[in-house]
Amino acid sequence: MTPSARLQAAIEMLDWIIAAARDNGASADNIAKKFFKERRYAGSGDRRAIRELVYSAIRRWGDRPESGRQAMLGLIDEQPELRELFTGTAYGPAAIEADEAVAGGAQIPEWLADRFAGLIDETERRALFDRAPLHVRVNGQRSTDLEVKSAWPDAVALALPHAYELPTGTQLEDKTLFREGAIEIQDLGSQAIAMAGAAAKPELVLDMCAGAGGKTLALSAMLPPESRIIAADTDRGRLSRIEPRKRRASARNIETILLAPGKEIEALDHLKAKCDLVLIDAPCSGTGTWRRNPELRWRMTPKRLDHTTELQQRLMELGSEMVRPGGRLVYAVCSLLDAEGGDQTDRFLENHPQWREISIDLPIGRPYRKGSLLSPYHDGTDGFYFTCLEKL
Ligand SMILES: C[S@@+](CC[C@H](N)C(=O)[O-])C[C@H]1O[C@@H](n2cnc3c(N)ncnc32)[C@H](O)[C@@H]1O
Repeated sequence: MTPSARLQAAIEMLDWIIAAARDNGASADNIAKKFFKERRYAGSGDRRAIRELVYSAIRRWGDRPESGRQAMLGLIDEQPELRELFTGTAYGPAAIEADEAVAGGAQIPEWLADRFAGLIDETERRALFDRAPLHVRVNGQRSTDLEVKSAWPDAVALALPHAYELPTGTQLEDKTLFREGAIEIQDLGSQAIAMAGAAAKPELVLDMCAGAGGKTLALSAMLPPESRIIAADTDRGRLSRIEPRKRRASARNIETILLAPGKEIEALDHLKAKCDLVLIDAPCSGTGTWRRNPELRWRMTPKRLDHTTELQQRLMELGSEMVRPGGRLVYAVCSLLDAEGGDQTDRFLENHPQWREISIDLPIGRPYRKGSLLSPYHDGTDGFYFTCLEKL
C-alpha cells in the first residue's frame, strides 16, 4: 500500500472506532482485527503503519473527534509529513479543503480533567499515556521463580513476590513453560489488588466481578489448596474463559457462578455472611488503564460515569452482605477518579458504622482517601484505587 492509501485506511478504521465508542460497541483492538481480516491485501508493514497512525490519533485526542478524517487532519501540526498524503488520488484521502474542520483539544477530556485524585499531578497525567510494560506473575502452582528466571534471564524482579517485568516484545507463546501455565501476564497493580485482602489461611473467597479471572487465579495461587474461591460475573463470555485458564494454571479450587444483572443476589444468597473475603474489582471508567486502552476516553460521558458509580455502590452493598463478621471486603477500581474511588469508600463507611478501614501492608502504592492509590509514574503500574474494609 502507498503511504497515502495507509492514511486513508487509518481514517476509515478511526471512523469505525469513533462509532463504536459512541454506541458502546466493540473495542478498538477488536475493530482493528476485523478491519484487517476484511483487508487481506494489507501486509504486515501496512498493518503496523496503519495501527501506528490510528493509535497516535486516539492517544492525541481526549474528546471523541467527529470523524477519522478530522482526527488525522488535527495531527498535521505534530506530524507535518501527513499533509502531503492528502493527495485526492486513487486510494488516498481527498485533498484538504480550505477551512476544513479538524479535531482539537487536550489529551485528557476537559470534563474529566478536574476529577482526578489529588495525587495525580502533571507528571502522572503524562505517564497515563506511556507505553505499558510487560509484567508477569510466576504461578507457584506450576513453577518456581528460579525456573522462570532461567527461562527468561532478562526478567527483572518487581516489588511484589513472584512479580517480574520482561522486556517489551518478549515472545512468550513459543516457550513450553508459558503454555503450561508457569507465568500469567498480569500488571503489577492487579497483582497488588489480589494481595490487598491479605488472604493467607484456608478461606472462602468471593471474587464478585471476576471477569476472565485474572485476580481469581492470583488469589488461588496465594491461598492454601483447601480454600474455596468463587468467581462470579454477569458476563458469560468472560467468565467462560476462566475454565481453560484454571486448567492451564492448575488452579483447582476455583468455582464459577454466572450472575444475572440486577438479580445477582439470587445466585449469591447461599454465601450471605459466610465469606472470609469478598473482592469487588468493580466495573469502572478505566481511567487508570489509558496507556493500554486510550480509546476509553472516547467512551465515557458524564451520564455513563454516573451510571457506573451507581453500579459500583450497588455492588459494594451487595458484596458487603456476603462478608462474615470479622471478614474483609476489598473494593478496587482501575480508575484514578475520586468519584469511583475515595468517594465510594466514604459513602459506604458513612452508611455502615459496623465497618472500618484496615491498613494495607504492601510495598507499592500511596495511602489515599481511606485506601491506596497506584499510578503509572509512582508505581510503574496501571492506575488503581483500592481499599480494604473489615466487618466488625
Ligand atoms: C474490572 S472488570 C474485572 C476484571 C477482573 N477482576 C480481572 O482481574 O481480570 C469488571 C467486571 O465486572 C463485571 N460486572 C459488571 N456488572 C456486574 C454485576 N452487576 N455483577 C457482577 N459483575 C459485574 C464486568 O463484566 C467485568 O468483567
